[in-house]
Amino acid sequence: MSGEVPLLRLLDVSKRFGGVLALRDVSMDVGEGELVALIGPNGAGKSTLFKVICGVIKPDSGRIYFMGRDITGLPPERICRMGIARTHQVPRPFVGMSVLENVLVPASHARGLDMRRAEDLARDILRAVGLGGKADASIGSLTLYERRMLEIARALAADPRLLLLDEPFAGLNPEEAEEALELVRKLKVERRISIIWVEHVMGLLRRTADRVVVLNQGEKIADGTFREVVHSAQVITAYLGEKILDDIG
Ligand SMILES: Nc1ncnc2c1ncn2[C@@H]1O[C@H](COP(=O)(O)OP(=O)(O)OP(=O)(O)O)[C@@H](O)[C@H]1O
Repeated sequence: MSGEVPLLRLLDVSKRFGGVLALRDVSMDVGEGELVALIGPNGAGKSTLFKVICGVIKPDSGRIYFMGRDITGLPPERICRMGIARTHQVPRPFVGMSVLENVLVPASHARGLDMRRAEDLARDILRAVGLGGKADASIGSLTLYERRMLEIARALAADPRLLLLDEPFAGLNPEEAEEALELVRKLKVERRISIIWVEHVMGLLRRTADRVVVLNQGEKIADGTFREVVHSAQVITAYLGEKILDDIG
């Protein structure tokens, strides 16, 4: 990315919670159309990183740039309207609403569309994630797979340029995960969305991620292709161990 402005740039971002340094001078770039896997053991700072990017928490120091603009400390709604959306580990649908309404609300809110255009868009997004036939279904009737797809649909409704996926496949069986992965790949290519993806199923991400960033105790300890990261002795001893080597093969 030499010379060009990355879609997202973090510069020396730190965040402390009491005695815990959740992020320690983290710098990283995400380019246009890139899929970056974010990995690290429990408590490494992955969720905190998502929160500071989305504006849910403010970093103590460091700057965050999106499309060349400094977004550090901006309120989450503003950051969302600028084009950053996220999914949550535990899907957060509006349970009293239908599947369609769940996508319609963020579509009209984030994009400022009237209801008719928001509905067209919401139906289009539901088709794109394979929920076209479920528009009128209640949230309670959805399978886990469908709930996870709805969570992605709700994030897409805001028309993001950057999508933050927090373990979007947790609890899915291998066939479902494979299907969901295909869908995310398609979204990335067809909608030209950049993605940061927190995931523990490394085998899946190996084939999909352009780059891997590894956090450990709030610190970025590796940033490169899967092969480069796996061969980093520091990463192997700090976190990845035998298991990831087996997974990556
Ligand atoms: N609101 C908070 N108040 C106090 N400490 C926090 C808060 N949020 C996170 N932490 C601490 O900051 C560190 C990083 O947590 P974070 O949730 O970002 O890690 P993570 O990599 O997402 O972990 P996991 O894989 O378990 O979700 C942990 O030590 C955690 O206990």
